[in-house]
Amino acid sequence: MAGGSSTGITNLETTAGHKNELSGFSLPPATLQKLPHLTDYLQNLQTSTNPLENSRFYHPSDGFYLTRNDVVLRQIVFDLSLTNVASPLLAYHRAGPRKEIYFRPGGHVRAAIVTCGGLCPGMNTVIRELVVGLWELYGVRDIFGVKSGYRGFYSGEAAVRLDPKMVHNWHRRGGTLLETSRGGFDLDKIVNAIQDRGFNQGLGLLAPFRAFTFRLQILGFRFVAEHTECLRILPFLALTGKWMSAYNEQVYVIGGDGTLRGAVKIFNEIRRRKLEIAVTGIPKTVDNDVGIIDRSFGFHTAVEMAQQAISAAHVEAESAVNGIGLVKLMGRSTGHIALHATLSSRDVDCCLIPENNFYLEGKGGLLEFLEDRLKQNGHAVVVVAEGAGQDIIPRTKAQKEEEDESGNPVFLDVGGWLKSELKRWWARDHPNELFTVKHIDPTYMIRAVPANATDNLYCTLLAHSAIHGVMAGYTGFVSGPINGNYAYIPVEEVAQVKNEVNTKDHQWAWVRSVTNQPDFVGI
Ligand SMILES: Nc1ncnc2c1ncn2[C@@H]1O[C@H](COP(=O)(O)OP(=O)(O)O)[C@@H](O)[C@H]1O
Ligand SMILES: O=P(O)(O)OC[C@H]1O[C@](O)(COP(=O)(O)O)[C@@H](O)[C@@H]1O
Ligand SMILES: [Mg+2]
Repeated sequence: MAGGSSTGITNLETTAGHKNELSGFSLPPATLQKLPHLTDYLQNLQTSTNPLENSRFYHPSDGFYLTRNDVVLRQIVFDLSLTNVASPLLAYHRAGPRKEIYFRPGGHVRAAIVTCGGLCPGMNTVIRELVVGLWELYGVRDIFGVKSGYRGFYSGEAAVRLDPKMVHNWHRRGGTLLETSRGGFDLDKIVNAIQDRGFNQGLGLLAPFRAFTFRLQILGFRFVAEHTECLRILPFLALTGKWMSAYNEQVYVIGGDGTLRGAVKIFNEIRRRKLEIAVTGIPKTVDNDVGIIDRSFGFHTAVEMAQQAISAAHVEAESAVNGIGLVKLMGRSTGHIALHATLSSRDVDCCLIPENNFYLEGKGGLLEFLEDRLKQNGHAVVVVAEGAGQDIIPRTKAQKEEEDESGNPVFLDVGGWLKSELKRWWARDHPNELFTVKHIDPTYMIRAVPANATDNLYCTLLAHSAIHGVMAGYTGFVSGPINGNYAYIPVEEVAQVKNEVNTKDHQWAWVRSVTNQPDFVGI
């Protein structure tokens, strides 16, 4: 061995004179991020042994169960020349099965699954795996799909009872078979429905009856409070309360940044009401704009689909005299899809994303660049994320303020605008030369497809992580990979952090070196 100790890397010398630098470098202690748990606000909860212990098919070996000592570090990249790493390191609980669980397996658990926001490849896979995992691993038999997003909790549309047979081939289908929607978030109505109508009470024919008794109970308590002579009915009220809470509920919310902000509110309200209901979020966004986790499911599938549009744009551009292929890709406020599609395709001459402003005219502008490319190659391909260029597209005040039902900004069509600007420019500067712009806008095609193999596997691991965490009594959390390891992260934290393209990092530098596009700093 080249001059090192046999016990570790600290004394390792690679070649003479090149001492390793780790000796002067020490990591600060890590802080373990607190994860909300049902026992934070409910006492005397009963626990039981994980039913996997007695599984007919699987025998847990040593190390199978995770404990509070198993953590995942958020930061794993350091500059060894710095002797002090400024911020404290953050650690999160590792996702996986716990030996002790807080939901009695079998007939006492009732789970609700809901999908919100825009579509994303893999949503049906997550639903499927939640159903199959709850059923097979933990014996849960009361699993319900809430229809059409958050509004489905109170809209009157009955939740669908789900079982493994019903969902067995859902992973092969795009979209969400539970349906989704934007808007419709009404905290009280949602939590009331969870508490007294939908999922933590008797079902089928009993459901309306239980809802009725719950309302009677509330009315009863009010009445007793006002008429003290009726105190003798208190035991009856208490008894119905106990009967009603015989089921414990789990709520699985599949959605993006907006949905997770809603999940934070639901969790806080459930905690305020001291309900034995666990809430967990499964981050979904085709844009990959949810922070902290490595990436969101369906993102790779979408990038793969985007390749087809880029290839078509390239063929069209190549086959024309002075041809420009213009592809508009999804990415409301982040350019991850455009960036990854550009890096993987190599046919792209210029990638425009919301995080990097651009301009058309003058030195260092897009038109000057395209003029050069057309001179050199006879064609060019431009990829633009839908949220790019919004500041330079002329628009009315009303257009500026437009929002969708969830409060997301509604953008003007940057693809259509760019196409007409390019045509205007060419007609002005080269009136006698042929020119073609082929604008391809695959929009929903990149997200309305089933997940590819990698994303399907990812969805499965996510769903199982969520189930294990909830069964262990955790609540108000999100599951997701951090540096390749699945972890539990407080939903509040995830809801606050947006994952934007860092235009100062190497990835963006690669885009620049692959395309040689301008940096638009002259702006
Ligand atoms: N700040 C918020 N508080 C509560 N609910 C929200 C919030 N933002 C969005 N929502 C709700 O979350 C759901 C999905 O949000 P949306 O932004 O459309 O999609 P996504 O979750 O994919 O980002 C909608 O029902 C919306 O009303
Ligand atoms: O489905 P809609 O309402 O047309 O919205 C389209 C938007 O949804 C997205 O696909 C994803 O948005 P969310 O993940 O936030 O739902 C964006 O890329 C796009 O701007
Ligand atoms: Mg969103």
